[in-house]
Order: sequence, then C-alpha cells, then structure tokens
Amino acid sequence: MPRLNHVAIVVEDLEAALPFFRDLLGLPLARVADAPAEQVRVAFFPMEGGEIELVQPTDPESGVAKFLARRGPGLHHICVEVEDLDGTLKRLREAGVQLIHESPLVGSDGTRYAFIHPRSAFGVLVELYERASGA
Ligand SMILES: CC[C@H](C(=O)O)C(=O)SCCNC(=O)CCNC(=O)[C@H](O)C(C)(C)COP(=O)(O)OP(=O)(O)OC[C@H]1O[C@@H](n2cnc3c(N)ncnc32)[C@H](O)[C@@H]1OP(=O)(O)O
Ligand SMILES: [Co+2]
Repeated sequence: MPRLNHVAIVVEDLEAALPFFRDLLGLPLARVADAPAEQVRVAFFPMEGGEIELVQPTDPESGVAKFLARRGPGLHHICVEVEDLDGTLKRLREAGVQLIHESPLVGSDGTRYAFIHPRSAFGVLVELYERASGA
C-alpha cells in the first residue's frame, strides 16, 4: 500500500508555531532541525498514517520564502513514499513530468528524496521519499 510520509505547512516562525501543534493539539514533537541544503528549518510531528512537517524558510531568496511572501502561511507540499526513487524519477521524466531535482538528494538522516514541480502536479508541490528497505 502506498504511504503518505508527511504533509508540510510553511510558517513564518517555527518557534512561534510549535505551541499550537505541540501543546494545544497535543501532537508529539519528534525533531526540529536545520536543513541548510533546502534553506529551511523544519519540525516533525509523527502521527498515525503520516507526519506533519512545519517548514520555516531561512533564506529570503528561497522558493519557500517566495511562497510565504506571495501566499502566506499554509499547506506547502505533500510527501509520498516510493520504493524505487530512481525508477520513479525515470518513469516521471519519460512521461514529461517537470522534476525539480534530476537525481535524488540525500537528507541528513540518509533519506533519498526529490521534488516534482507543482506545474506538473496539478498545483501541488510533491516530494518523494524513498522508503527504507524493509520498512
Ligand atoms: C529535506 C527535505 C525536507 C523534508 O521533508 O525532509 C523538506 O521538505 S524541505 C522543504 C523545502 N524545500 C523545497 O520546497 C524544495 C522544492 N521547492 C522548490 O524547489 C521551490 O520552492 C519551487 C521550485 C517549488 C518554487 O520556487 P520558485 O518560486 O523559485 O520556482 P519557479 O519560478 O520555478 O515556480 C514558481 C511557481 O510555482 C508555484 N509554487 C511555488 N511553490 C509552490 C508550492 N509549494 N505549492 C504550489 N505551487 C507552488 C508558484 O506559485 C509559481 O506559480 P506560477 O503559476 O508559475 O506563478
Ligand atoms: Co517535506
């Protein structure tokens, strides 16, 4: 069964957003980390069926900062798990889908990931995570 890994929400100030999700909604905060390669700071709240990711831009020139300036805080991307990221990207490329990353990137925890441009995904930014083998 395909899995939704996370839904991401862009915020102006991560620290200011944490109390709503952690204290008022009661969601467990798993981790807060800088992702310098993506020019963001992120927080993850694991839930049954997928996580919520909060994303704060750390560079005013980044795509995330531009999104925030144009649209304000709100839903930013969804992340779907795939078993074979290279094969999935190849299939998407061959179908004419606009990829943001031609080849997978590697997150600080070793997760391989890539993004599909919202122009090719019905207005939604889609992130793909490669599911760890055996997960
Ligand atoms: C380690 C990863 C971490 C994790 O999950 O573990 C993360 O999730 S990090 C999250 C932050 N990283 C990213 O978002 C990387 C992918 N995003 C980008 O590369 C850019 O933000 C991009 C290309 C989506 C937009 O950047 P930019 O505005 O410079 O690009 P374009 O001029 O090519 O496109 C502008 C066009 O796209 C629309 N847009 C932008 N962001 C979104 C969005 N999140 N959802 C829907 N649409 C979006 C924007 O409105 C423009 O539309 P247009 O109709 O052309 O005016
Ligand atoms: Co994400």
